[in-house]
Amino acid sequence: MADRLDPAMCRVKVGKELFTCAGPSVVEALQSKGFDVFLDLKFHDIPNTTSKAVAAAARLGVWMVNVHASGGRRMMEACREELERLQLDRSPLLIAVTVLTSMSDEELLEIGYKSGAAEMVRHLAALSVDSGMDGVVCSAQEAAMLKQSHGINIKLVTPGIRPENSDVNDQRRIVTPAQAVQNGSDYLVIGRPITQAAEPVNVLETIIASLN
Ligand SMILES: O=C(O)c1cc(=O)[nH]c(=O)n1[C@@H]1O[C@H](COP(=O)(O)O)[C@@H](O)[C@H]1O
Repeated sequence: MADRLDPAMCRVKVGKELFTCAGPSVVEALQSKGFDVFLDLKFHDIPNTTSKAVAAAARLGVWMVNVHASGGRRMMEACREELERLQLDRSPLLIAVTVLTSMSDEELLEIGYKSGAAEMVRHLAALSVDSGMDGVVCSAQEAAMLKQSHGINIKLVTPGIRPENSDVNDQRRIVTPAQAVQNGSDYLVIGRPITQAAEPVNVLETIIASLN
């Protein structure tokens, strides 16, 4: 896939599946091809463990790294402090996942949340910004609301992107690429609609054209 894509067209994301198979060397290989890498390992642990994992990611030179906002304020603050201690020329964007885009309101109630996705995302995004995060992962359905409250203080990373008529798969809170940008998304995360396509580069080009 990396051989077919051009770093001028997109950044790339390395998630749990690829990282567990291939480890840090795949990150280094992608970077040596000129790609900015989003290391999507969604760290969620006690403050010490999470912040040390974020520091390890930063030392790999990744462009973006994420943790779960539900790890709490102390965990997120520890991650920010650990990054500052490293004093890197280029620190990764530190992003907190609010509510997974695969979760519906009904599923959130089932696991004991007292409100639906929009309210939980609003709450966790405010906590994330206050705890030193550069931005959050959310659905583009919540993007306009968050841009209105936080403006330039929040970067919005939005998975659950589905072009018109494409498979929803396991996602629940989906938005089309053009609508996501219109809602204020800064970075669209698009997996299967591109990776599972017969002609991934064509699909990516069509998506980019739809944004212009
Ligand atoms: O942090 C993420 O990247 C993430 C958060 C989230 O709430 N939802 C979500 O789908 N993701 C990731 O974004 C990607 C979406 O992939 P597709 O559903 O194939 O487009 C997957 O790699 C997920 O792990």
